[in-house]
Amino acid sequence: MEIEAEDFYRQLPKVELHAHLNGSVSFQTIEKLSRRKPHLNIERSMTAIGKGQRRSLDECFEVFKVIHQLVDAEEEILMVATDVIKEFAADGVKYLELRSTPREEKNTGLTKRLYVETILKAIQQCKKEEVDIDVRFLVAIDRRNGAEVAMETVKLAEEYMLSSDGLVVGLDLSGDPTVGHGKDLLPALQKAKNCGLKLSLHLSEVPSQLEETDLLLSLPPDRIGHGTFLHPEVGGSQNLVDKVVQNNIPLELCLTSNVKGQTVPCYSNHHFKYWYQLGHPCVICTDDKGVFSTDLSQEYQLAASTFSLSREAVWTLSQQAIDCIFAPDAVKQQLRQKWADVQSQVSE
Ligand SMILES: CC(C)=CCNc1ncnc2c1ncn2[C@@H]1O[C@H](COP(=O)(O)O)[C@@H](O)[C@H]1O
Repeated sequence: MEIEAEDFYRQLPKVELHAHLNGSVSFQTIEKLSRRKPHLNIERSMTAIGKGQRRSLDECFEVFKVIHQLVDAEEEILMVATDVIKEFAADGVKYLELRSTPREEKNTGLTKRLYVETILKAIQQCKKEEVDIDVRFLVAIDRRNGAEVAMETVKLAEEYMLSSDGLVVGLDLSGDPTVGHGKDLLPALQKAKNCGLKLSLHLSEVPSQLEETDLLLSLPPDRIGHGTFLHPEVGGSQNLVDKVVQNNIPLELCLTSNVKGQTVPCYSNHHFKYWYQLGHPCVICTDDKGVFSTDLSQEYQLAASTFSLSREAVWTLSQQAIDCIFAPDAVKQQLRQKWADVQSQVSE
């Protein structure tokens, strides 16, 4: 007998490669944080976008400002990172690459180093508690902060890549895509690549970034976040598509995020369809599971129902995501074994 859809997607072993820590905070954790800071008068609509709701990109970025007010001390970062890791594990995620922008908060004594170390501590604590998930960390550059901060962030990421026993694996470029230009960040990104950090770059998340995308693709990055406006049908170009395909750069695709943030008009128009039909590596991700009120099981289910994917195709999709992780090949082998074990249990 075929298992119920919800159980199938929950039990499906999954890889999450695009999760911003402060966008992934669940409602339950927001409630805990709000109780610590009642003066902020946090209401649900200030930190999450509910079912059927949509917001402009600007409004979405305002949400992060509210969450950052709630999460601005060491204890809070530890709580948020631990909760987020356990929630992903409960959702059947077996390998997670979390990303977050190191922040300094004078009022609470938070430094960028302490910020990174606290996230690494949360990862180690979960490991000690034998939470069934392998977690790695990408240090994020917020493009709003410009070239100098980007270079400092790369140095910090390099330092922790060398000292974190393999937990820090790469760098993320994110932040409001309408602010700043990637050309200013190119030296920092080039340096990151030269020192062995893997690069996941938000590219073409909004239209009008053709020139920037073309420039940053020359690095080339190891993965692309969103890539919503790369292909010619939506104002991109065949030249950009060719570069992505020739370099075999996987795309991290976040359906709910793009629809709720209104960069994609509806699920059936999502660019997953274009890239999946090309046979190009696509990884289904959540982006900000707290802000967009979703989880990875729901995202897989949504992709399957929108694009009529069979369960076998869904299984293949989740398995192929293993090829796109930034951790070393030995980890990929362990994950492939894990997938095989689950598959044999399911078919027994
Ligand atoms: C607004 C919207 C539609 C969001 C989805 N797309 C995104 N695009 C670019 N950067 C993002 C996105 N979601 C989260 N981020 C980045 O992640 C940060 C929050 O997580 P963190 O503080 O780095 O731990 C945000 O401030 C922003 O810099």
